[in-house]
Amino acid sequence: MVGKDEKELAVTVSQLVKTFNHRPALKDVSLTIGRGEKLVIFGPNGAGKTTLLKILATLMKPGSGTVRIEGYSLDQDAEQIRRRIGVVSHQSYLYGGLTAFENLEFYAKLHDIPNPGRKVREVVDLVAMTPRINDRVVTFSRGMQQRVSIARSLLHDPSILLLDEPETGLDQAAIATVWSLLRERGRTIIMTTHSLERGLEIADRVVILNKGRVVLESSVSSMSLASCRQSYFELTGARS
Ligand SMILES: Nc1ncnc2c1ncn2[C@@H]1O[C@H](COP(=O)(O)OP(=O)(O)OP(=O)(O)O)[C@@H](O)[C@H]1O
Repeated sequence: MVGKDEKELAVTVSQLVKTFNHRPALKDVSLTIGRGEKLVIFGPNGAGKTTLLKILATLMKPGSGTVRIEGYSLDQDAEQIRRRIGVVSHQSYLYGGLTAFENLEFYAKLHDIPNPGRKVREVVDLVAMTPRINDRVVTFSRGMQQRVSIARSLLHDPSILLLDEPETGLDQAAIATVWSLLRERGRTIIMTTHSLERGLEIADRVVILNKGRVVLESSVSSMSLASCRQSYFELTGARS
């Protein structure tokens, strides 16, 4: 059941804890993300960013705590949640021996998308990969594979995108293309990146994670790149 307050919220994370071999990766993380909001998560290596995104993406179970996505519980309604999220992670989930078209058609069919071929061509065009649509993925550069992964995440028109360092491998032109896609209104975005500058271009709100804890949560309107950088270095102990 979707509660009334949850209509406005895309994601509610409460007291999330995740431990690997007795080592805490997330310590009591709580966050709410409004529908259509763009939240960017910064943090040094090992801060827990990927762990948090994997849990939200239903790819990993939390140790304790709760997550609700558009009112659905991660515990009980993972299938409903998967229909609503698009995920770009460190793994491409693409089959090297298949072409871009064949890969995406496979996923489109999994999602029961009507007229899958047309939808595939549409998302491939969005990431400017049409000239290579019939080439096997194994022949693609890292950046080209990333573009196809981004296309995959958009196939089922998800209302929420979970993006773990989506700029990985992308050249400047591709970053500009993808960023303009991400800035489109309506979609909720939760993204991690190591680039404070690029993150701030998209974010409505930023979170800094350090050692598994949220150490800063701030709206972007009250934050310049310089102040974000200063807070980041002060709060994480990272060197500039
Ligand atoms: N599958 C796993 N098994 C054991 N430890 C893990 C596993 N996944 C993550 N960790 C540990 O959890 C902590 C958080 O890792 P995580 O990958 O979430 O960090 P991150 O903020 O995404 O880092 P990066 O910026 O390097 O991608 C790290 O100490 C990491 O070693």
